[in-house]
Formats: sequence, C-alpha cells, structure tokens
Amino acid sequence: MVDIRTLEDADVADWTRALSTGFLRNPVVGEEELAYRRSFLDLNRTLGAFDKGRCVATFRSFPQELTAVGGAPVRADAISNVTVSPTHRRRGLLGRMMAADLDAAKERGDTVATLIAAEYPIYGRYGFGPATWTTQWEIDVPRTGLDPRWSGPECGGRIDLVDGADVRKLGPELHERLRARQHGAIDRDERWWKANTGALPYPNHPWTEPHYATYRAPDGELQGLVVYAADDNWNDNKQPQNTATVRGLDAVTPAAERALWQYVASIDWITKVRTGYRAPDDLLPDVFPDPRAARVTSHADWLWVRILDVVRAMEARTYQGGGSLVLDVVDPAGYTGGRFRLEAGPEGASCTPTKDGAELTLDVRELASLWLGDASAVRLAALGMVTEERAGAAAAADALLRTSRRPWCPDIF
Ligand SMILES: CC(=O)SCCNC(=O)CCNC(=O)[C@H](O)C(C)(C)COP(=O)(O)OP(=O)(O)OC[C@H]1O[C@@H](n2cnc3c(N)ncnc32)[C@H](O)[C@@H]1OP(=O)(O)O
Repeated sequence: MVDIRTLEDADVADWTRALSTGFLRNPVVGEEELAYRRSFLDLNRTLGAFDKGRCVATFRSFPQELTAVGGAPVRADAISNVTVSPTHRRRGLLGRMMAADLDAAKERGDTVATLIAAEYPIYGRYGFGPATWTTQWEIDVPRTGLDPRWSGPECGGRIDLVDGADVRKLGPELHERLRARQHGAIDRDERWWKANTGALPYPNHPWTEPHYATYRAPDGELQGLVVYAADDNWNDNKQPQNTATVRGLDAVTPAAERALWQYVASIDWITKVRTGYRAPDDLLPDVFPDPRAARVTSHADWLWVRILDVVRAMEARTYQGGGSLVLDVVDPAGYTGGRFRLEAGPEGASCTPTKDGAELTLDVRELASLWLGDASAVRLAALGMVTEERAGAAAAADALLRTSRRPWCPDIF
C-alpha cells in the first residue's frame, strides 16, 4: 500500500525530485533548489505519497485570500504542486491526496479551495469549476492607429521608470487596492514580490531584469505599474522590430490602465507587444483606435474554485440586483451540499438552508463557476449542466449572480 502523509524535513529532497519528475523537469535537485523549497514549504500542508520509502506523488496547499464579487476577501485553500509519477498514475493517488487536503481545509473553516489546472479534465470530479478565464493578445503596434507623437498621458498624469527595489516598496500597497476592486484576484506575499523583481530568483531559471514603469494620477497618487522586457531584433533593412513582453500590468483606475497600454505600445523600436495573461475583458484592444491590431493568441480557463461552504461563500459576495432563489446544491463529496434560499439585495445577502422547493439544481462545481459572476446559468442549462426546476430560474440566477466586469486572477501559483 502506498502511504500518503505530510512531510518531514528529511523528505524534502525526495519530494522535490518527485515534483520535478511529475512536471517533466530536471529530476536532479541541487542544493540551491532545496534551500529555496525549504524556505517556504509548510510541511504540515505538504503531502507526499511514498512507495517503499520513495516519493511518488506530491501535493501542497497554503492559505490564500480570494476576492469575492464586491471586494471582500474569502479564505481559500490554495492547491499547487500536484503530481503523480508516471509509474503510479491512475491508481487513485491524486484522489486520496485531494480528499486529505480538502478534509483539512473544511475542518479549518476555509470557504473555498482554489487551483490553476494544468489540464481541464482533472479537477471537476473533486467539485472544482472554472471560475475565471484569461486571454493573451499580441499587438501589431504599427496597426494600432496610435499617434506616433504621443509623449505621455493627456490627462496630466505621469509615467516614471522605477527599479525593482522601488517596486518592492510600492507594489504591495498598489496590489492591495487592485485586489479589493477585482473579484477573482488573490493576495501576494513578500516572497511573490521578491521573486518577481529579481530579489529571489527561482533556481535554474536565469533572471533577466525587466523595465518597470509606474503611472501616477495628476494629484501624484500611484495608480498603476507595468513590468515589461524587450528583445533586440533588427531586420535586414536596419529597421528595429523589437517585441515587448509584458510580465504584469496592475492598474487600479481605467486612466492608469489606458495610459500604461498606450505607453508600452508607444516605446520607440517596439513593433510588437505580447501582453501576457490578461482579463478576458481587459480594456486593452479597445484602447487603440484600431482594436484589430490586437490579436488573441490564447484564451483559456484560469482559476478553478471549489466551494467548501455554500452559506459563507454566497454571503461573502455582493449582488447587483435584488431577489430570491432556491438552489439545490449537489456535492457528492459531502462538504457543503443541500438546499439553500439565497436572498440578495444591494445591502447584503443571506443564504440559509431551506425545505422550500428548489428552483435550480446544480452541482457544487457549476455553482463555483457562477459564484465569481462569470458563467451564465442560462448557458449552463442549455448545456445540460444545471437543471431548471422552475421555468425562468436560470435567467433569474443570471440576473442575481453575473457581474458587469468579468472576474480575473492576475497570478499563477
Ligand atoms: C494544481 C496543479 O498542480 S495542476 C498540475 C497537475 N499535474 C500534472 O498535470 C502533472 C502530470 N500529471 C500527473 O501528475 C497525474 O496524471 C495527475 C496528478 C494529473 C493525476 O494523478 P492520478 O493519481 O493518475 O489520478 P487518480 O488516479 O487519482 O485519478 C482520479 C481520476 O481522475 C482521472 N484523471 C487523472 N488525471 C487525468 C487527466 N490528466 N486527464 C483526464 N482524467 C484524469 C483518472 O482517470 C481518474 O478517473 P476516475 O475517477 O473516473 O477513475
């Protein structure tokens, strides 16, 4: 029998080797990588599966805050580093590790669990649903229609180049404001800021220093930050054809978002901009006079959510309109299923167990996709993924649950 348990310090090297094997990376683990792992691994929340003493599967979780619709942070069990060695696949090891972790999360009182899925078909069976999506664009700069004489924001705001140390000081507070206004966003710890500004480079991944630029409003308030790197590419006719790759763009106002995209697309020599993973309804393509200059290069599900406590999750978010809806939530794993009446208004919401007749029956997985405001119950009903017990209930759910801007998680974990 393969033993699944939390790690002891002596297991970390073997666990890291198994992790690298599962992710098809170099399985030889150097001292530097080991020290890096040890610096943040919470062994109480790091699981390994051991067969004859050798680690053959990995799983880790950590505490996270996820922004609900309306800006409140909810406690999440963030899951990462999930692997099962190819020698031990399809014997139920992931299922056993997931059950152990979700049991512990439920016991702790976490409202949801979250993850970024490597492959779409893996996590639905554990009650996770895709809750945010992401889009990458490639911008053909000469086609944007931007005025080549542009020299900074017209509104009187300003853009300044800063360095990594400045970003470590300014960035965390800016991000706190961003996540309070962006449902689907998650918190970033100090390690995130160090890792993303070169102060804590990931072993085996050579760091290249990017450019950092901030946007300040006319009154001097910091409202945005863009991080980008550029290549060095000239054609045979001695014309610059450089590509800027955006590593991140955090904006807390539309003015900052517009100005920073305009800035990146106006840098001399840059003829192409790769945007990185953006919100699917980013202002991006439409900030240009010719939005067709931006071509979608990928569009996919991003953050997956597993609701562990329906009452707390539904009461944590806000609702644009008012109304009442009885949901029959099916949760085969038994964490949070049942029938609930959701009563919502602009001042707040209550979600209480009820014996009233259900209007909509759905798996906890579909509720997760609806919870962050992105999915449409009408569409899910058309797909046979939710059942209307009362005609019109799906449309009523959409009126209650959907949001005018889409959820977005800017980070990967
Ligand atoms: C949050 C993250 O870390 S995402 C990263 C996930 N890791 C990877 O993708 C690395 C490569 N893949 C792996 O390591 C493994 O294949 C894992 C972890 C995805 C699955 O591990 P396994 O131990 O094989 O899963 P397990 O045997 O518990 O499977 C449970 C069920 O999921 C299904 N399943 C597992 N992986 C997949 C997959 N990639 N695609 C489709 N179905 C899958 C199994 O067939 C099984 O179905 P069943 O319940 O109908 O029998």
